[in-house]
Amino acid sequence: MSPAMAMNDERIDDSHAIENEYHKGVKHLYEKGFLHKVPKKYIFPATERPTSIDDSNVAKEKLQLPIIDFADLIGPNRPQALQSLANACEKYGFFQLVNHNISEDVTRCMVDVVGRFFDLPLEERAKYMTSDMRAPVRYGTSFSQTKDSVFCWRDFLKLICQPDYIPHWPASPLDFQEVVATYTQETKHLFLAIMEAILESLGIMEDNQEEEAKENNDNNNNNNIMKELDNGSQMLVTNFYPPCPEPDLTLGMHPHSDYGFLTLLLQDEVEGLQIQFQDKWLTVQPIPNAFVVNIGDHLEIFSNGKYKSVLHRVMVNEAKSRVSVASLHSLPFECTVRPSPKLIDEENPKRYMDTDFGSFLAYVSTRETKKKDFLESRKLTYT
Ligand SMILES: O=C(O)CCC(=O)C(=O)O
Ligand SMILES: [Fe+2]
Repeated sequence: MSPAMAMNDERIDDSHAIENEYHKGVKHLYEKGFLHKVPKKYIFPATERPTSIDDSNVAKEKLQLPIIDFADLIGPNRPQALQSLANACEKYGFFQLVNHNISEDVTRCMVDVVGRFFDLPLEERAKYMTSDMRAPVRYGTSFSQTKDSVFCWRDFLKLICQPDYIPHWPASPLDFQEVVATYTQETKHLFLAIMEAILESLGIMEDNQEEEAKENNDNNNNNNIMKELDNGSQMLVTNFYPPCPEPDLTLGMHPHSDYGFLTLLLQDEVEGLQIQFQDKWLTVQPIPNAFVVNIGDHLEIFSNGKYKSVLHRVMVNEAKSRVSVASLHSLPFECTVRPSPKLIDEENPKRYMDTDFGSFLAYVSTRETKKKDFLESRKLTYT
């Protein structure tokens, strides 16, 4: 074997020069031509790989997620649509939303501008690298380039979306702030409409006015929830997954649940998202111009466990890069999330402790978060 071939065949490990380059992101390594093989830093333990040795937990079939037609939700078919919504939230924790009234122009421009941001030279992107979880803009790789022992095959840019943060967002590409501001406003609007339907499906909104009269002293009761969500937090997570030479060895994102009430996920045409359903990993097939919507930890808590925040992960592939944009919505950062009193009774005792963003951020900044460990830590058990 020639020395060149031997070099090519070698798995790049932590003793090589690129050890200092990992934190710069996987796109950077890809562009430098370092990635003929997956470096050891990115190799998942055998049992956590996409096609793990225990192959029985990887379903071969694709998953047709429940499809909710937004036009039905806001039209005369609302009662049936609410029923389908409730089933999707209880059984899958996920659904695809079609006919959502956000124009294809807005979604296309969003995916496009995110792609162009990741195409900027590394120095430009690296201006936003920080390990400060509360920074209004955070660029990075894996989940945390300072804490993760095994890296995920993913670079990200996270943006806090309260309007006064817009000037902190990247000003390059030139249209970035404008396109993202339009996108975040429209997704916020859509989020609120879906939440109204979800509250109705949980039986919470019907006697709203009566409740308001009764409980207007309590600033965290149900009838205020829409007001709080209206003033609530929104975080945009944009993800870039470069092609991967050995996609069976690593993941774009390890299994996790999202923290907020709902996530609205926009993805390009490349599949990669998998959700856990009946103990199997099922691949979600992208539907053009649909949103994949999923329940987050805060809504699982608020619904007292009725609606499920489901584990999901991302596969990478050899041929194509992939872009996705997740919009995470919740209460204002300083608010407490607790099970709705309307969903607690003798048969259904309170299942979760009250929780807030402060403790969530403290939790995730002190450890490598995987699976649903934050949510698990909030569960109440009764003997
Ligand atoms: O890229 C995807 O399909 C999923 C992204 C995701 O789960 C997230 O950003 O939380
Ligand atoms: Fe997620």
